[in-house]
Order: sequence, then structure tokens, then C-alpha cells
Amino acid sequence: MSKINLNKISHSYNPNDPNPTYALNPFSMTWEDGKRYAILGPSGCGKTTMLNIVSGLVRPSSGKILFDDKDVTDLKTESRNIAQVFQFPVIYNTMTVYDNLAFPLRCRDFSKDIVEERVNSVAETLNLKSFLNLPARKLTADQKQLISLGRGLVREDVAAVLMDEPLTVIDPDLKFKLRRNLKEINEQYKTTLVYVTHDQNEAMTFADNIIVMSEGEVVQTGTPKELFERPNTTFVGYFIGSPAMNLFKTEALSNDSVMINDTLIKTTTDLTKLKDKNIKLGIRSEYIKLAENQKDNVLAATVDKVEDLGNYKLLTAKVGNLTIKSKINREIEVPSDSVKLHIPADRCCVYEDEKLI
Ligand SMILES: Nc1ncnc2c1ncn2[C@@H]1O[C@H](COP(=O)(O)OP(=O)(O)OP(=O)(O)O)[C@@H](O)[C@H]1O
Repeated sequence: MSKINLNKISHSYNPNDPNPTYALNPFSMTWEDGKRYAILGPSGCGKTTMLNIVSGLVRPSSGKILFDDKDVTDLKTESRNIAQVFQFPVIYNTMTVYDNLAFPLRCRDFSKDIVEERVNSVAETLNLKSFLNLPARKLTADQKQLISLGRGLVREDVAAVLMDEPLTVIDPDLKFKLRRNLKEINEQYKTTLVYVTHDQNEAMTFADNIIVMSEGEVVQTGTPKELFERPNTTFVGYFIGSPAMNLFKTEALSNDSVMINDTLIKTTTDLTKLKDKNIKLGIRSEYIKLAENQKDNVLAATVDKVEDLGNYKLLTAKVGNLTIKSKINREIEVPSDSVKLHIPADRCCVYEDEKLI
């Protein structure tokens, strides 16, 4: 396992064009040894390009990649000591499941005992034990993808396991279990896992650290908690969380307060240095509750609908022309016409020109 350092990396697929476009704008970051990372963002934002730069499938237009301080920028994939798992199975159909899993170890001359021990351990974790003696071609598409995953995870000595949307072909019920298994493997073997996905739920439940991307930019890197509580752009607030963060256009009225539909909402943000008029207040629906005896920061709203979503109720209400969503404890009775909603000052995020201040 290695620490991976991406130093001033950028990439264009048409660098010689008079007006080159950049799939990745310059960024630097370090992936610590033994952690779980997710690269998250919508289609076309540059996730695969970033992963392929680390694996060596793409050479960056600028910058350096260091594995444990060793410059690998010009090394081919085979020389980088990484394992890769792609969206669709890459396996040998004519070999048995056992031989498929053993292949990466045998190529590196591991002893028979180690091969047996690792293949059995990975097969156990991925529920493949009863198929070990079958030819791989006899397995279903999602079982074949498990073999691909197993081939990626079987070696303990790799710098990192790089996975590009590895669970796409897997049944939704099994996906949840596999993400948990991947976490166990990471905790047990301290393998650095890097997981590309466009699904925020996958990223939030899998990773210690998430790299959020948009249009070739790394827009925020942080723990799931940091991204949830303090999204540093309105894009992250909107992209992460379900429902998306409530975002309201507003204006500053004092050093720390903004106006939402004629109601003054106090925040804990210092608004004295605002330069732009484009200001938004962001608040997660998880933090908005029916007001009890609070007098300040209370919005009067008209109930639009209340949906029972199993472990909570989702209230959609109107504050003037604005739509506000609040997650309410399912035991609480929600009035059907009008409600008062409390907005906690310390949960408010204020954005100037779409950036957190
Ligand atoms: N080989 C290539 N040649 C030219 N342009 C490319 C190539 N590969 C990717 N691109 C472009 O680079 C940008 C980033 O693509 P990339 O595949 O890295 O994004 P992504 O976030 O992984 O998308 P997806 O989730 O759809 O796979 C896109 O505009 C894409 O069209």
C-alpha cells in the first residue's frame, strides 16, 4: 500500500488544439495509505480521467503522480503495482473461479499456501466459496463481477485498488452488502480503495473521504459529515443529500442576518464582508423542524404535501413563492394546512456567488 500524491495534475484530450478543452483542471491532493476514497460527480465531470491518470492508462498533460514519494508519472500501468476493477467483468471465462482469483498471485510467484489462504479469504467475503471449482463462464453477470472484484482484492501488496463504478451490474440488494464487505476488507487488510461513482449514496456509505467533482474541477474533498454539514458550494449542497439542500436567494440585512420572504433569519456567519449581491441561504431539510416555542428564526409556511418515507416524513411547504423541505420524525403529527418552521442559526450556510462564506 502507498500514499498517493497527485501534484498539480491537469488533463486535456486535445492539447494541440488552438483552444484546448480540459477534462481536468489543475488540482493537487494526497490519498493516504489504507483509506477509502470515493470520486463522486455527474457524468462527464472527469472521474474516470482522474482514475486513469492514477492507474497509468492516461498520461496527464501536466503535473506529477507520486506513489510513496516515487515519481511514477512515466511508468506504465503494469509497473505501478495497482489493481483495477472496471464497470463490467474482466475475467478468464475458461478458467475456474479459483484459478481466476489465484491468477494475480500466481503471476507474482506467491507460494501455494499464500495463494490458497488469500483466494479462500476473498471468496468467503464475496460469497464465492461454493463456486470455486466451476468454470467462470457458468456464473451469472453479477457473480462474474464479483470475480473481477476478487481479482482486484486478492493481493495485499498493491499500492491501491482502483474501482470504476464496480457495482453497476450488481443487484441493488447485493450492492449494499458488497459495499459493507469492501469496507471490511479495507479495515482488515488496510488496502487503499478508490471508488468512482456518480451515486452520492454509494459514496457516502462507502468512503472515509469523498472527492466531489463538477465539470473537470475538484469542488470539495471531505468526509461525508463535512460534505453534508458544510458544503462549500451550492453545487455540493444540491448534489449531496436527499433531498438536496434547501437553497434560497436572499440578501444580507445586518452583520449576520438575511431575509427570507419578509422574515429575518439570523445565521452564525459574519456577513460584513459580502461583496456580491448574489447571496443564497442553504439549510438541510434534516435541520428544519416544526417550531415549538421558538420566537426567532421561524418561517410561516403553507403545507403542500407530507410524504411518509418509512423512517421519516418529508414535508414540502411553501414560504411565499419558495419551496421548503423538512424531514420530520415520523411520530410527529404534521398539520395539514399551515406550519411554523424553525431554522437553526448554527445550521445555516450562506453562499456568495455560489461559494460558502
Ligand atoms: N478518450 C477521450 N478522448 C476525448 N475526450 C474524452 C476521452 N475520454 C473522456 N473524454 C471527455 O473528457 C471529459 C471527462 O470524461 P470522464 O470519462 O473522465 O468523465 P466521468 O465523470 O468519468 O464520466 P462518466 O461518469 O460518464 O463515465 C468528458 O467531457 C469526456 O467526453
